[in-house]
Amino acid sequence: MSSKILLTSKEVDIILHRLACQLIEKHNDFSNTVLIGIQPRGKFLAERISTILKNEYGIPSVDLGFLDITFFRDDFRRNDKPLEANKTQIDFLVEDKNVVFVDDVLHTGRSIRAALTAIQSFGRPNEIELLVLIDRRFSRHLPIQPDYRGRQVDAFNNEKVKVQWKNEDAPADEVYLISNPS
Ligand SMILES: O=P(O)(O)OC[C@H]1O[C@H](OP(=O)(O)OP(=O)(O)O)[C@H](O)[C@@H]1O
Ligand SMILES: O=c1cc[nH]c(=O)[nH]1
Repeated sequence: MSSKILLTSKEVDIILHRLACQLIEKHNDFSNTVLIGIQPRGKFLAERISTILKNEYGIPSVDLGFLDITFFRDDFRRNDKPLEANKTQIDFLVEDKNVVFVDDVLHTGRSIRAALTAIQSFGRPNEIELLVLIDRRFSRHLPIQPDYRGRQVDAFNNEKVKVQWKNEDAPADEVYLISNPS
């Protein structure tokens, strides 16, 4: 296994601010818009964008939820090991709302396909858009494309893009391209 850095912490920061600005251009004060982070890793990105919207662009409260898609995936029965779901936490209805799905990586599109099914339990949105930090190009299995993308990446099938968010164990946000991940 080998890895190379695709985005540094500074580059991630610049991209997050750009994505926040693009959202504001379309959704203004977010009065009819909700952000839904796709569990598990879209949650961190959705939280970061929502903090930027609040602290740096004065948008006081953005409805923010987290959606688990584990049992909505079309391949969930193919697992050898029992699957563990993450938490869905959506404290509002999405009826007639403009929903923005947020995830760290878009690859085959199957996670987002599952999210489109899972969200139906929370109402009928006016529209659903997709924001991703990394768009893996030419790797889609389904006709799903992002409306907001941080960076487009070309990667081979034996490679994986990993988004590392800053936490107690990781000193900085970074995005890596990993070859032959285990
Ligand atoms: O477009 P897709 O092919 O669905 O891949 C994108 C998903 O993959 C990652 O999740 P996760 O690590 O749970 O999935 P993975 O095992 O496929 O990498 C990532 O956080 C996205 O949710
Ligand atoms: O490269 C990829 C593909 C799917 N999911 C990831 O997190 N990275």
